[in-house]
Amino acid sequence: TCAFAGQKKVLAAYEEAVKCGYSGARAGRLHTPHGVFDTPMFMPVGTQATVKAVSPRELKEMGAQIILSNTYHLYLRPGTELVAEAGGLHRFMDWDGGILTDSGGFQVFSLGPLRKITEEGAAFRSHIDGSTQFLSPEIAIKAQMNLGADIIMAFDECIPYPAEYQYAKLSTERTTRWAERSQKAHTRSGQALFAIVQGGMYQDLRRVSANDLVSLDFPGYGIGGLSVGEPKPVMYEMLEQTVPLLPENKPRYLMGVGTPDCLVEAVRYGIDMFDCVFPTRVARNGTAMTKSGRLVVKNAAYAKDFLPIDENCGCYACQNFSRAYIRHLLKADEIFGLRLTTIHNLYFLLDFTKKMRQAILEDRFLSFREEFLAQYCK
Ligand SMILES: CNc1nc2c(CCNCc3ccccc3)c3nc(N)[nH]c(=O)c3cc2[nH]1
Ligand SMILES: [Zn+2]
Repeated sequence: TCAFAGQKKVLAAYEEAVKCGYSGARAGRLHTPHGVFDTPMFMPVGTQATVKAVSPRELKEMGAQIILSNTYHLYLRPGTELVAEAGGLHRFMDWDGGILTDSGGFQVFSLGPLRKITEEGAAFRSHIDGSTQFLSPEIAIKAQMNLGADIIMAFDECIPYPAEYQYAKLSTERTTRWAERSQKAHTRSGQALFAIVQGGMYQDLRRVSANDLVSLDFPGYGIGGLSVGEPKPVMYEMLEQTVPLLPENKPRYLMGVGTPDCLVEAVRYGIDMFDCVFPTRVARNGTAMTKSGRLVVKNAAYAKDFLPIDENCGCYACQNFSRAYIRHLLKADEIFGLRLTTIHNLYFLLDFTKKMRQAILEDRFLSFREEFLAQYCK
């Protein structure tokens, strides 16, 4: 059905095609041992068992539901057995909401100078002390069971972009075998193991990867190998090929995405969960996210701007402080400046996904998307 049926203004033919594309957007609820959470959802990233510059209390206050942590980093330091002895990641970092850990697949390939990948797993040099390390599906799953996250990810290879068809094919087939090994190694009940769809930027490999992983029957699916430098239209095309093959009644997690425009497009294709280092990373160099795009609050233009970053924003920074004050702190290298921009950016994305959920529930998502993209891409 055309979700724009009953739309008052008559849209031009080409817009008609775009606007009446079937929307796969959905609002769901994700059940975990640490609570039931609303989707679509943005998950703040806390690489080393902390979301940089903000406390668990502030995360709770801004509406964070599930946060991410990283097996690769915690495996190298402080070690996942130590975290297990501390009572697990929730206890260690005092977070009683949901936690999802990535398997380390992506970090091995993107952080440490990669040594080599074999059927067994990936050998690499630690980015901390240069020591030779090794991760396999069995090691990555054991590490994640030690950490005790509510949702853990299968060990995979994130295929670099661009990649030859033959390499993408062999790597995707190996990731599927690694997913099966991850499943066999996963013996902790109450903890959900998600598989990760690969396939590079090749439609047929994406479909094979999705179908193979669906037949292995996982409780949820990550969509990997995207947001790795490919043009956005290519990412959307891979989503269009992949998402419809995944079970409607299971969550879909688009890994490493992203900016609000990507989020609203991905939700339209039926994605439920997102993670991205962007809001916390750009905050640290003084960039704030707004519905009209980025605002570099560190710029001289804001030296005497006594308005908040966004006067319609309900976050702690916008409710209490001006652009001039935050700019002053950033220029003076005051830690509080980083904290305020980080709080704003996380709040912005958390609130944005809440607004998308509301729009879906009120059956007005496509017009929400249209209005947002008109304003944001300006
Ligand atoms: C930015 N673009 C992007 N990110 C990707 C990731 C990592 C997602 N973020 C996880 C994280 C967790 C804690 C701290 C920091 C990051 C992927 N992870 C896996 N396992 N496989 C992927 O294909 C894959 C593809 C990605 N593309
Ligand atoms: Zn704000």
